[in-house]
Amino acid sequence: MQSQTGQQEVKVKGIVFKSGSTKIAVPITGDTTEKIIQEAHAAVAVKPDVIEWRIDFYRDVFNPSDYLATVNALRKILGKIVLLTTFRTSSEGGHRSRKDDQKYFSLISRILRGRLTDVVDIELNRDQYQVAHLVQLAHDQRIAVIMSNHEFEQTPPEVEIRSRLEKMKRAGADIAKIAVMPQTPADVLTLLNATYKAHQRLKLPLITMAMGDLGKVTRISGSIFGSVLSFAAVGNASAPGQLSVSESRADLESLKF
Ligand SMILES: O=C1C[C@@](O)(C(=O)O)C[C@@H](O)[C@@H]1O
Repeated sequence: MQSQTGQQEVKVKGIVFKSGSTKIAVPITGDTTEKIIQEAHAAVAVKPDVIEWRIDFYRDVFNPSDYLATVNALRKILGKIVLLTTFRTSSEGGHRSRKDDQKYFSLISRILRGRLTDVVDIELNRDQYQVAHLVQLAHDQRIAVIMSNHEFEQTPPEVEIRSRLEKMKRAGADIAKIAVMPQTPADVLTLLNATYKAHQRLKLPLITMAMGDLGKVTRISGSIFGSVLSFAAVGNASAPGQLSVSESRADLESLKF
């Protein structure tokens, strides 16, 4: 990572995350090492900027030696592609419940101490003391932090979305991310308005999206409203509304100005 918290751009392994050039991330959601490796090969073939390893799907995530073997194999396949490591809890649309919280914190600490990732996802709505500890640890290790929040049922009001993004900045995020579920086209506009205003005021790279089919436009309009990364699928989507990598790339390019 080549920037301090609170900067307008973040550079990781030569990839610059900044508004105006939305990058593409492909999630990997395999539950076994074999499937993870297969998905990694398929993902690398489409040349994304980032590969997100969704470790909440990985069966042996809490076994240190299995984890190490898998992450080492993965990193060899990824080469220069940025590795984002994400453990998504079930309350935010992931596969592990909060009863694993303590294990989660020691797992992420171990990943950070071992420098086993380039970027880490940390959920905003976790124990604030632990979150602060993980952010500090990540920064000591020069690992960039994406702080995240997900609303799988609804779209909060614009002021609420902006206030959560601000809270992430205060908590030390290098990049602030929010995903919401729109029920109406007006919800999509709410997300885009919040993104644009936060982008103007916060001076921090943002990742935002409205999920589902209704929200697809938000995954390709990042260069207009200020979202720096779009998640796109190769095979299994990790969230509703994700486009394929080729669709995302073509659409992002055609909307660039
Ligand atoms: O936070 C996000 C965004 C996401 O939920 C999406 O809507 O594309 C997909 C997740 O894998 C990722 O961690």
